[in-house]
Amino acid sequence: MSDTSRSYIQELIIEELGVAATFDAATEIERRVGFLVERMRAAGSSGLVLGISGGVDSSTAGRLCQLAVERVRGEGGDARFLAMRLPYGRQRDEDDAQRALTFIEPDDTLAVDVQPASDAMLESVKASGLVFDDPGRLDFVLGNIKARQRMIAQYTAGGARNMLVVGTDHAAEAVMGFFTKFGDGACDLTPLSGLTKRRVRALASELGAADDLVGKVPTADLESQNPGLPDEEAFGIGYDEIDDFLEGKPVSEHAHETIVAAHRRTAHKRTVPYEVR
Ligand SMILES: Nc1ncnc2c1ncn2[C@@H]1O[C@H](COP(=O)(O)OP(=O)(O)OC[C@H]2O[C@@H]([n+]3cccc(C(=O)O)c3)[C@H](O)[C@@H]2O)[C@@H](O)[C@H]1O
Ligand SMILES: Nc1ncnc2c1ncn2[C@@H]1O[C@H](COP(=O)(O)OP(=O)(O)OP(=O)(O)O)[C@@H](O)[C@H]1O
Ligand SMILES: [Mg+2]
Repeated sequence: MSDTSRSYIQELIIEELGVAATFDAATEIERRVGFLVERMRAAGSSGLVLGISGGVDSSTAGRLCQLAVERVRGEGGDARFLAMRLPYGRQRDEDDAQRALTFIEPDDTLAVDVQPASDAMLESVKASGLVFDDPGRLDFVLGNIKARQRMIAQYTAGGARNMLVVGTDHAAEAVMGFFTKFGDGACDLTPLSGLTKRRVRALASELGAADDLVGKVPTADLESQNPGLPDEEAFGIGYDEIDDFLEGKPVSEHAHETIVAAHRRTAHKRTVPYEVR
């Protein structure tokens, strides 16, 4: 592929995902808190709900949510933020999740273990006669069940309290399609959309998160057989290269091909569901 075609594809993706040419962390915090306030008002909702894993994405989005509900209350309204711990059994890095909660200072916290429901669904499907020949495949599918059970838990709490469900999708995950369709990809509002991973970290830092939280190694942590598998190992390239690509900078041919292939392969997740025309 020629250099011109490569940059053209890069520009199309940057535009599709809404990555801005310039970035200022304080301005983005203000804009995104304002967005959450506006969406709560428009929906007539009583607040926001979000799962907090201990990773930098949910720490950042969680703090934005807390600031947004405090702004609504400061202006005479009534809104609360519900942070949900949603471990699958005992979480390996529970300490980080607790530190994230200390940073966010949410109004309310609930902890729901998603393991019983996740395991029960897998067992029921297996009992129907579905056979998994490959244990690796079974573990991967169970990982996506965990993400979907987290979605159900958040919508259950949101439904009970008239709250909107917040998602943590941003441009670096969106371009790679690195989320579970109708799992963590299912939500009402995405206050981090359009951000690269380093810009999410810049927001976290500007919001006052500790360095270890800001710099925490990203992991979906869904596979029991590969606990804490870094996203970058799953991608085969680094977030720095993905971020450079999304910020319009030159990247290696390997990185370019990997990103464009992932973007194409996962197009169905960013436009769901496909409709007959
Ligand atoms: N071309 C197409 N047109 C329409 N639909 C298509 C399709 N190809 C697959 N599909 C459907 O999509 C399904 C596959 O999508 P999906 O179920 O999402 O599954 P899949 O993309 O295979 O797996 C999810 C990936 O996202 C990662 N993840 C998940 C959650 C959180 C995070 C994180 O960063 O924290 C990362 C996870 O580690 C895994 O690598 C297929 O089973 C099929 O139903
Ligand atoms: N154990 C968990 N408890 C609560 N929520 C979770 C858990 N695991 C995942 N989630 C939810 O799913 C979202 C997607 O996970 P993802 O790993 O992309 O984000 P993160 O863990 O916040 O940050 P990072 O991508 O840097 O690991 C999280 O932001 C969070 O809202
Ligand atoms: Mg994570």
